[in-house]
Amino acid sequence: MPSLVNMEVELAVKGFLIDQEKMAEVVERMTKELKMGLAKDTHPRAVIKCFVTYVQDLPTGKERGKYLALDLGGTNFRVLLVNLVGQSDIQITSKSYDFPSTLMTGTGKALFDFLAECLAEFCKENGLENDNLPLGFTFSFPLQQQGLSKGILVAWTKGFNCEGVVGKNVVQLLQDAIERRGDLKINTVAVLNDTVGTLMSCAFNHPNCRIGLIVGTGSNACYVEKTVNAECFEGYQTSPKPSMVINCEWGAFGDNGVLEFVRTAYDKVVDKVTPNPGKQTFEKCISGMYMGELVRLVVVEMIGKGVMFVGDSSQKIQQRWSFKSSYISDIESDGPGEYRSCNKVLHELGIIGSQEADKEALRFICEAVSSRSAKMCACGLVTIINKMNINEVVIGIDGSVYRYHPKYHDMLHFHMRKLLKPGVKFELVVSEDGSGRGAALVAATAGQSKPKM
Ligand SMILES: Nc1ncnc2c1ncn2[C@@H]1O[C@H](COP(=O)(O)OP(=O)(O)OP(=O)(O)O)[C@@H](O)[C@H]1O
Repeated sequence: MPSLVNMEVELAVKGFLIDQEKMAEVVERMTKELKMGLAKDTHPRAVIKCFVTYVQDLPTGKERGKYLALDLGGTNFRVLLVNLVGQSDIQITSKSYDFPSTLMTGTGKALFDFLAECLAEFCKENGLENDNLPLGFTFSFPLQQQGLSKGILVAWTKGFNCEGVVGKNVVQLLQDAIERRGDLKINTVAVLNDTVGTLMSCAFNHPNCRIGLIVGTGSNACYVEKTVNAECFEGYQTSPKPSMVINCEWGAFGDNGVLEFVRTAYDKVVDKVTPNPGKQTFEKCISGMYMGELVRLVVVEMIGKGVMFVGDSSQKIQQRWSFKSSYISDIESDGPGEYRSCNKVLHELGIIGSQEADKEALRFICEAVSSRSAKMCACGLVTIINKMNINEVVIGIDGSVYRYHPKYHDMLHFHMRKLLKPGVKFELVVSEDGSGRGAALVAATAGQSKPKM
């Protein structure tokens, strides 16, 4: 442990330092919950829902054509036109729209009218109003799907809470909003989670890809299961297709209390100030929406105890959510004994005149939170790989935490290696634009009937 770090700080972050034994216990508990989600009789009371996605075909690399995609599910909202020209030639035109935060907690009607308005604007700008292109809707919230283009919202997550949407088919709500406008011809052929888009996008170039993972605003994973095990799919015993992509919705793992042995007091404080207290327990230990706030809570406690930033009167860090998760990546990207990025972060927070010991302590806290996140993710992936009982797999990954944290990939790899049976080969691959080209690929494979996996 770094000598410059105060004992109080070491004590405060102790709860984030999960050992191998605890990780193995997380895998064991998660395996049980995952199986409960898959099985028909236990599904209704399972916390990891393992939703059937109705995606049964992975891409072959031969899909072609033009598709529209909508991407809603985190910090950005995007409309995309995806032209699958060739396996190494995918042309994407996209536009991100400023998403007023008031829409996140307003009415469902206002939300879907906004999506339709952006879609209409995009189609007009690109001359697509009358093309009736197939659209893949990446909607990254827990959906109980009843078909490829029918998904009932189970609950809002990641700070969203729009009235009148839970329990409804979101494709219908989108289609209604499009019809209210009357100026567009759109054919929504698929609704999917971003994990599925990530899997599809990666599988287009990596035929061995069987898992899609997101570590962004939220965290979730999907994987390719044998259709006969997807008991909640009405055709699980009769389907001619051998595989079914399962959207785990693993963020809810722990909502029944089974993760209390690894949660810290800080996790409980963060949970209380979210719009969904008691929900998404696993996600709140992992994802970008919460990591920064966890670091901030430890720092504020240390300031209160007079162990960090003594004499500094900056108030910004006292404000909820003021410590961005991207700061963690910045701070951990400095080399040993170097504080260039850390100084920038401190400057942004208005903290001046800090000591080297403060910066070391801050880095130590960031490392504790980010390594806990990577460890929990490793536990989740190992649970899935064990369940699949395969010896070789590619995992397609997206999300800013995975992409931009300087050590996340290495930490994830390291802990997976330690937890997996010897001999199991795996590769962690950044998946490009799952929500866009992945959505187009789901839309494309939806139009085909031959089994492809
Ligand atoms: N450099 C970074 N390092 C770590 N976290 C980051 C970084 N940049 C952004 N984040 C965090 O990542 C989250 C955004 O993730 P991402 O860009 O993958 O978008 P998203 O599509 O909204 O996520 P999701 O797919 O979970 O809905 C935010 O919570 C943000 O705090």
